[in-house]
Amino acid sequence: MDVDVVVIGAGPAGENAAGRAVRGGLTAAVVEEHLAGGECSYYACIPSKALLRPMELRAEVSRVPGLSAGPIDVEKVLARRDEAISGLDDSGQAEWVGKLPAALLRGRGRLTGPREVEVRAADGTVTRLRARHAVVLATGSVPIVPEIPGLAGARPWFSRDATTVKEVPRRLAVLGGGVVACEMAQALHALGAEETTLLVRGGLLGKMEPFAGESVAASMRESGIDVRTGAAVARVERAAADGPVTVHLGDGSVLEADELLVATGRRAAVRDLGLESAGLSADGPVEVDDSMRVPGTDWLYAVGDVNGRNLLTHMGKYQARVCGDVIAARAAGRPDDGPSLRDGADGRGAPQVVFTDPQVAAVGLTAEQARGKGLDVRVVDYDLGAVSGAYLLGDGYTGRARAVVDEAHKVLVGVTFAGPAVAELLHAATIAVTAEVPLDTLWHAVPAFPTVSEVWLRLLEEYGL
Ligand SMILES: Cc1cc2nc3c(=O)[nH]c(=O)nc-3n(C[C@H](O)[C@H](O)[C@H](O)COP(=O)(O)OP(=O)(O)OC[C@H]3O[C@@H](n4cnc5c(N)ncnc54)[C@H](O)[C@@H]3O)c2cc1C
Ligand SMILES: NC(=O)c1ccc[n+]([C@@H]2O[C@H](COP(=O)([O-])OP(=O)(O)OC[C@H]3O[C@@H](n4cnc5c(N)ncnc54)[C@H](O)[C@@H]3O)[C@@H](O)[C@H]2O)c1
Repeated sequence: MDVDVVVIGAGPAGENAAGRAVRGGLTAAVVEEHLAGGECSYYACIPSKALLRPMELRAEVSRVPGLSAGPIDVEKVLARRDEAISGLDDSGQAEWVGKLPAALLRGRGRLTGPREVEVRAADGTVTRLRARHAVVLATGSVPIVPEIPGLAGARPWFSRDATTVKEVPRRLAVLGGGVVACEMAQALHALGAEETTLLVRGGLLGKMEPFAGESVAASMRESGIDVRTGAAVARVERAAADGPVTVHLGDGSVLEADELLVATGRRAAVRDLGLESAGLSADGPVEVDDSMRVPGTDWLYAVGDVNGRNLLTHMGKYQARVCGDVIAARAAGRPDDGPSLRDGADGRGAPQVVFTDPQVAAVGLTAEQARGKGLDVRVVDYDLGAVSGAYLLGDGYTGRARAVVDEAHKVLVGVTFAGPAVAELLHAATIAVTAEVPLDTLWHAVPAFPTVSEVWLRLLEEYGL
């Protein structure tokens, strides 16, 4: 079968790359071995946020005198999660791909040579595709399994097991201190994992401003989660198939749990993808230039988690828009270097919300990263709880905001908020950082009273405006 563009992987990045290429006048085929919609729709963003919402709302309600939240009905929460992931049925997404229109081929895709992809279906049938213009790799990522003696044989949980949980374990151990570990430890603790223990090598949310992880750790401890920083796991065992898992820690202590969730990062999904046939190393991530093309080729592109830039759905979709548009422009012989045809966002530090209690919302560089880049940095902090809008959200609202200012240009290069309901503050920060809005101009963007957004005014006043 000949087609203009072949996309391997129908996750959010792959679907959008195909969509933009078709919008640009090309034909496309999308190859998917599991579910159209990818990790995000069925096992990651959507189910995790559905599981976190009751915890968030309960915390909100508990801060407002005169209101009380009853106990969480776990069965109903799990049922809503199942509805949110369409019961792992991808017919809706498959229909969406069909309507682009693009062909959806079920099976495992593999590069076999320049512009050539082989698709092996579950029944062994092989289809060969030839791309006239481009092949886009959008295969996502898979969990990293740390080399800990006994771990593989102890049937550990990975993120999919946690997000599609049917029966919440009473005793849960979580290895890792990143986003998955923090979100799922809090969600499952709220849903019945009474004894939840977080085993963290360093601090929590280590890629963000230190106060973000510190405030999440404090909130977790207050809710009864046992947060152990500086913890090392020496060995793991599960003696009986239906028995508990035993975690032997580096300090000689032992922890017993019903399940052990391993959340120690993800790596590009490139196993058996045929990268060697394109002259590339078989290991990921698949590095790309800012048009999302693999250097040294004029036909191979990679978007989303597989290129390792920022493992976030919205960034994968952004890269996919760039990629699909660039492929269409190049195929038509149009200029391919317009401003929307290059990835200008990933390198700045992607916007991200961690849906913990408190939430963490950040964009751009941390103060340390900015200094590391040699910038003349000034850090401005403000107590979010001192903003009227935050006070009105509930008693005992605590939070913190940080702006990282590039003093040479008087613009923001990074902003971080940690506090309840800060997610929606993030896009204003993203605009300020991306558009490099001068602080003197930002001063005239007046936040409405009484909203939490007034923190923008306070940060600028604190800076000296
Ligand atoms: C628990 C969890 C929660 C998350 N929450 C958020 C969040 O709230 N917000 C956010 O922005 N990000 C979140 N993420 C990250 C987000 O899920 C990923 O960044 C996103 O799914 C990446 O999209 P993608 O299209 O690159 O890959 P994926 O979504 O992984 O899709 C890749 C697709 O390719 C298919 N595939 C792989 N190899 C082949 C092959 N050889 N042939 C055919 N098909 C193949 C797979 O079956 C899959 O459908 C979360 C991640 C996890 C683990
Ligand atoms: N809300 C969101 O935006 C969201 C939610 C979940 C996941 N994600 C994305 O998914 C990706 C994967 O998340 P993640 O939490 O698995 O990865 P991560 O990179 O955020 O965190 C990995 C954690 O594991 C620890 N770790 C690594 N190796 C270890 C080892 N051998 N022993 C002990 N600890 C070890 C690290 O120190 C770190 O704390 C991230 O890039 C994240 O951005 C995003």
